[in-house]
Amino acid sequence: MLILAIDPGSTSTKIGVLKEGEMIHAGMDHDRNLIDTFAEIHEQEEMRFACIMEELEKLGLGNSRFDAVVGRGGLIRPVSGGVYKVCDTLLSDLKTGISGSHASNLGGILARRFAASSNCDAFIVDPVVVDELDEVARLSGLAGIERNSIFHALNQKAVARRVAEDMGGTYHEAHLIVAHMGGGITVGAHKKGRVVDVNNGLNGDGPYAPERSGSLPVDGIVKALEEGRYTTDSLSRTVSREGGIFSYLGIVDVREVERRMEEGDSEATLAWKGMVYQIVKEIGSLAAALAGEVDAIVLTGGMAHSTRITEAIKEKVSFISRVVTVPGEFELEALTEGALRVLKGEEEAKRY
Ligand SMILES: Nc1ncnc2c1ncn2[C@@H]1O[C@H](COP(=O)(O)OP(=O)(O)OP(=O)(O)O)[C@@H](O)[C@H]1O
Ligand SMILES: CCCC(=O)O
Repeated sequence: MLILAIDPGSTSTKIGVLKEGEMIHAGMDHDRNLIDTFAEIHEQEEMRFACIMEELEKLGLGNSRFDAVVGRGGLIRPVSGGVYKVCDTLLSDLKTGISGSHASNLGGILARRFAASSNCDAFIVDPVVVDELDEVARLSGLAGIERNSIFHALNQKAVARRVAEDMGGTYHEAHLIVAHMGGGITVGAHKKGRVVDVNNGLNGDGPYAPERSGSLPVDGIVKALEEGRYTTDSLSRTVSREGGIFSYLGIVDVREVERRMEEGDSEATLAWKGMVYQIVKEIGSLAAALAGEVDAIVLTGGMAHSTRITEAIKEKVSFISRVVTVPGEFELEALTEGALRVLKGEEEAKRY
């Protein structure tokens, strides 16, 4: 079996090729300034396509015929977790950004394009709109405005499965709190295989992150709009791309933040502490939502490589449960594993 997995991030395109049971990783980072030249995410398709072709050629796989191509799924309509075939409707929803703009919208678009040349199926797995929220978690506090589920579903579920199995159980029995800490931060309550509550990491909900604002006081937003400091468009962009650490320090790389802290930079220290404080509060609130029944708290994503961060979080939340760190992400593995389950007939691809 030869499976291509495509994982477009905000500033990177990662690919994985599953070849005779072995996973090959490749990909590249894109300059933030280059990404900023594209007004819409779907306009990056050609640039990302060329990058993937280049990577495949470097691996000697430029002319390969794949058995399946699978991409990280984006902001389509809310769905339950699983593997979905990229049908025409799904493709069109990714292209128009029916639920908004996110780099992962390109995953299914590019998967379909590569699948066409191999004459095989294209899939997405656990897209960012996986919605398994409990009814009560949907209430925002204002009729007509609902909380919604937009999070790192692919990595959160992949890591949660691994941790549950490592603890000798299954994902469908476990109660876990998973904090994915990357460019965005989402913290989910996984209750017996369902993510019953999670912050919408993209649109102003939850802890602030390297480039996202997280929850904001409503009166501050109203005032900023009234004073013309933002338009609705520029506010949406700021909240999702230029909020959080970036808004305080003008950088998004947490390694650089920590380097500045070591030099005694008090602004960097405060911005870092504020982020950790908000992550800890989010974990605590989900522990209460799970009535304290938490088998483990899992810290994952790029920032989980920082022991300074993971230790600071552990110090505050260890009273709730054991803390397991799984640095980085397993999105490419989760994508190929999903496609493989379908190809082997172990799981049926869902219809969108
Ligand atoms: N060793 C490290 N120490 C501290 N921070 C790190 C380390 N390695 C990566 N990071 C930080 O992790 C963040 C990126 O994480 P990740 O790679 O998960 O993000 P992404 O894939 O771009 O976005 P997302 O995970 O939100 O989809 C950056 O802020 C980066 O500085
Ligand atoms: C995956 C949705 C949240 C984010 O990108 O931060």
